[in-house]
Amino acid sequence: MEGLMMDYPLTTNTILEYGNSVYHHKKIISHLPDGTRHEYRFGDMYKRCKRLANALVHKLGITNGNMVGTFAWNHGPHVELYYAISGIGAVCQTINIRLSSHQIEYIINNSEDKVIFVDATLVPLLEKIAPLLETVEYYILLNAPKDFTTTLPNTLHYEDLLAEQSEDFEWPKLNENDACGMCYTSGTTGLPKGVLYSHRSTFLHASTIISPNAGNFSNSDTVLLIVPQFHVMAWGFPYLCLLSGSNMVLPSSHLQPDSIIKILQEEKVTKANGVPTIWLGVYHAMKMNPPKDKLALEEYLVGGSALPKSLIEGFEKDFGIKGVQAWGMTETSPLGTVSRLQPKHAHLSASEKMDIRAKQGLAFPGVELRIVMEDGTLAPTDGKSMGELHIKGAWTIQAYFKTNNSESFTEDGWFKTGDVCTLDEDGYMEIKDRTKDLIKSGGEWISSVALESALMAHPKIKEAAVIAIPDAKWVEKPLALIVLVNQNDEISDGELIEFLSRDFVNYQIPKNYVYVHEVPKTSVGKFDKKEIRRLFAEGVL
Ligand SMILES: Nc1ncnc2c1ncn2[C@@H]1O[C@H](COP(=O)(O)OP(=O)(O)OP(=O)(O)O)[C@@H](O)[C@H]1O
Repeated sequence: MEGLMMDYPLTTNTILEYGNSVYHHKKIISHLPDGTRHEYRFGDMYKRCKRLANALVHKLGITNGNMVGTFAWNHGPHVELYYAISGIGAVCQTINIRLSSHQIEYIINNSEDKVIFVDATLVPLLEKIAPLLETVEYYILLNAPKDFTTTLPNTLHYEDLLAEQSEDFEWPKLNENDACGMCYTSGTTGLPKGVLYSHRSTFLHASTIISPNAGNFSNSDTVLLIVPQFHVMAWGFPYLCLLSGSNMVLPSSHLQPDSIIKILQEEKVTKANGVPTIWLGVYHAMKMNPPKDKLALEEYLVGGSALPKSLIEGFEKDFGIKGVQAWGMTETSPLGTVSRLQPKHAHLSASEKMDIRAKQGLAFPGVELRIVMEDGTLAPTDGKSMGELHIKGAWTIQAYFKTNNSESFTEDGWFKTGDVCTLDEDGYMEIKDRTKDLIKSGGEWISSVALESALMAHPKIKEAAVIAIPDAKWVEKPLALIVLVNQNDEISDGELIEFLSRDFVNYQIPKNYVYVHEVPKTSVGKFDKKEIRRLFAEGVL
């Protein structure tokens, strides 16, 4: 029709160009694997992206649609890879460094990576499987000393590659619906499955999350990306920081609570992301050893598993820092919902407000949710009726890469999440469990998520993970794994049963407790229920 808006493709190049033209002075700070700190500006990063684009095309022979893998920590060069690879029309495929060798080999062969950019400290993991990698032509070493030696074939140093290229590069015109990135699911339920992100979905996801109703990012913020860049593109943060003009802080390698607190202090971080286990660790470390000066941290955005209500309360009361819960999946780019209060909630009591914030929250604009009950009908929006969460939206998967998983999609185009949830009349979604983690005892469902949150509200408990175990009479019953804040504390099963009886009826309360030093975690730091079930089945627990 005549007189319509311009056809302006929403690509990652438009994000990069915007970040460079408006926010070229903003900082990217990397805490590198060797412990050193590196700081440069969006404008410097932009120029290096152009050099990298030249190298990809002219030196490494990458063309439109090729897959290029990254096997790296969080740092500036990894951000450059996000932009330059997708900028030339190829696909940036981030590989989860914490998966098993077998899974990593599967992912690289399945995606047909032509080149892999690998951090020097991670090279040994690839050396083991390199002879099995069928498509890889080059390995490019990141953060490697000049005299670095490896058995990987066809290696080049990243900095050498950039040094020999010019900063002149014109981005090709791209189709916004083409792929720009790919991540695999964590494979907790089988082999990892590839999820392709388009330029358009990436742009819309990042630009929507910035808004005050969502992630609330602005050009006054300094953002710490705790979520690894190999996990769902660090939740889209490397994109949203350029769009919002937020300084970006990128920590490499295994993060411990004390090192996170140090970075929060030194870099005056105002916003951060991460899974709940990270924030549980940070909270208890801060309680044990309170920072002398108040942190600049205003909000931390949490997703990946349920944010316990007690943690939101504790952080806010003790340190004035706000926890914001979001929900998402690899298949949803990842963010699908976020929980924030609205002015209409102002009259509610503190505890009622906390109940809302502890829900997984409202769908982002551009995302639709529905709950389908066991009988196939839609659940009423009463905040009580449970069913499987279905999702549709501008950054939600339509099909897996090279895999026919028709059982994950409905005929009318919804993605079936496998999460058991409720929706209330205001649109707030609450997760009760993942389908595979629900406990069915005597014909009644028990929510492991609700039990975990309640247990973690006990002042002596740091972490609690609940699984179903077989029971002769009730078919299944809950078992709780408990990590104490202070390992020398005394706590009895009876005390915990009594504590839970305030919120749960008898049949829902676990009678079996196992006290451990650490709950097994997945490659992205969530409680690994599959592993806990295996340990129980083998009699280790
Ligand atoms: N805020 C949240 N509260 C509770 N659960 C959450 C939250 N955010 C995410 N989740 C859970 O995480 C799941 C998505 O996780 P992700 O995409 O990282 O895959 P995974 O579980 O690690 O691996 P796989 O899909 O291979 O099993 C969601 O389906 C949901 O069960």
